[in-house]
Amino acid sequence: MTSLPTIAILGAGSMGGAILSGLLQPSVRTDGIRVTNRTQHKADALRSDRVISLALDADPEANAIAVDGAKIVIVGVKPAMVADLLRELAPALAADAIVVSVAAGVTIATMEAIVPNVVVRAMPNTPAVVGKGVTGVSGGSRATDADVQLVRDLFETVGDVLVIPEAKIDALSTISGSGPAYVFYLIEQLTRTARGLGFTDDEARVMVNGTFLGSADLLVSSGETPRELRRRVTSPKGTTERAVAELEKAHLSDLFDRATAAALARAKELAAG
Ligand SMILES: NC(=O)C1=CN([C@@H]2O[C@H](COP(=O)(O)OP(=O)(O)OC[C@H]3O[C@@H](n4cnc5c(N)ncnc54)[C@H](O)[C@@H]3O)[C@@H](O)[C@H]2O)C=CC1
Ligand SMILES: O=C(O)[C@@H]1CCC=N1
Repeated sequence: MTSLPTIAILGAGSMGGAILSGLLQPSVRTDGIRVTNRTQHKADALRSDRVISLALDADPEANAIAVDGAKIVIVGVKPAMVADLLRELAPALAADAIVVSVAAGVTIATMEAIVPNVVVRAMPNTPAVVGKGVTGVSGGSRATDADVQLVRDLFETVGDVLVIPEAKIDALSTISGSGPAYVFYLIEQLTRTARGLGFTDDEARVMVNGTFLGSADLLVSSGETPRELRRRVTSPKGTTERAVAELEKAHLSDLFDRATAAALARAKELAAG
């Protein structure tokens, strides 16, 4: 049983909502959960007997109400909005509240310059919705080991956590933060190819989704390296060998280097504001 203090999630969209789903598991006890959104419609969908859910369009003070007495304040809005939101909220934050930002790019120094609180950066990913997320966590200059541990406990409700220096968090984001998009993109492409080979949507889904899920399970349960597992599929002089040769000709590994470099450059732009 994980026991957590009162938590406010400001901006419970894709990511904030995923974190909320972890907090709502029966194995997690909290002293209270408050969430905010821009619109009443979204706020209504998240409200329950365990969740106080407030909308800015119904109450412009929604964020200030949500953080009142909260020990952990998760900032889940878009990066460009983080500084303004923190400026607005600084007077309402409890002195012992830990501000946890999941925003891409926005640095701890930027946030520490706005609020006097402990600040922690976290970079989760969307498989958190099914409890299989990966989250990078970096403590700011005011964070104690106990503060970082508390944030770690929180994100462990939705998967694995890596505590890393802030200097590496944008890089982590290019792998695990954005990573689900790369995987889904590959799934989309292989599905399109299957359709082109004459399979129905349903058949393509069974083949492609089943192959990704089965391969991921095999990787985890066998404890083998992906290279070895790939070798076992690739019969010498067989069909896979020819297919992989085509992928190598397209320099797939260089493509990933370029894609992650582009994501890293964008994180620096977001940091600059
Ligand atoms: N989507 C992802 O996979 C990941 C996103 N992030 C970060 O999470 C943050 C949010 O991204 P998403 O969840 O994808 O966006 P989103 O658009 O799904 O969610 C943003 C939410 O903020 C709400 N909002 C807007 N202004 C607000 C305000 N002033 N006060 C309270 N709520 C407000 C919106 O109603 C919306 O529900 C970003 O900073 C992003 O960098 C981090 C890791 C992964
Ligand atoms: O695309 C983004 O900016 C966010 C950060 C990592 C995943 N989604």
